[in-house]
Amino acid sequence: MADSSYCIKVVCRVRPLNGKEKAAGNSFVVGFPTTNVVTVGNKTFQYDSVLRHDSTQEQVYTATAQPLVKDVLSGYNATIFAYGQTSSGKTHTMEGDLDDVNMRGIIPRIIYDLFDQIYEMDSNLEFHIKVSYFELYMEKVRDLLDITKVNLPIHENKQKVPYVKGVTERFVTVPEEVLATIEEGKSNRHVSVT
Ligand SMILES: Nc1ncnc2c1ncn2[C@@H]1O[C@H](COP(=O)(O)OP(=O)(O)OP(=O)(O)O)[C@@H](O)[C@H]1O
Repeated sequence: MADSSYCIKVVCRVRPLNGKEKAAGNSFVVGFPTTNVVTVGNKTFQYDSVLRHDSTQEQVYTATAQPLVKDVLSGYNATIFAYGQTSSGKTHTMEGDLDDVNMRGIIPRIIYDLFDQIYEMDSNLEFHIKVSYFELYMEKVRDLLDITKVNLPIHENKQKVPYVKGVTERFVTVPEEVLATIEEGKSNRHVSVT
């Protein structure tokens, strides 16, 4: 991040017990002694920050991705990825419910924020926004917007920024076009797990 001394931030989001876990009689065993520490039993884990099980989608966005939108518009690159075991809440966090404003996850919130900030900028500036959507499956890059493109190569440009050669790039002008592109690509995903 541009305004921070760290390039990488690690945030831990804890999800509440789901119905199955409650039905099985499990109890919630995660503790939050400070804003950046979680405990599980006698084990302690420290992060840059911790989002409790009762955090809203908005709070998650504000604490993680929102500052990056400004950085990106200032010319920096940013990557956000979710890591966790199956059913830990990656899709809920990153995507959420696209049709419910309160339940939207990080990706749709970034999209709307990005466009909002661009609309507020100098109208003499011209922006071109392109979207790609691909998955890594069995070590191969598959283009989710053109399923005939499988095993695409990853290269670096002169600035050492990696890119997927030949991947489909869609020009988009409004947030809804990005969401429609996500919906289109999702139906081509090889596996529902991420
Ligand atoms: N913070 C949360 N609050 C409420 N429900 C949640 C939360 N996180 C996840 N869930 C619910 O738990 C279930 C599993 O979450 P999700 O599908 O996001 O997991 P995942 O990590 O993407 O799993 P997979 O790797 O299997 O795709 C979903 O029904 C989701 O709505």
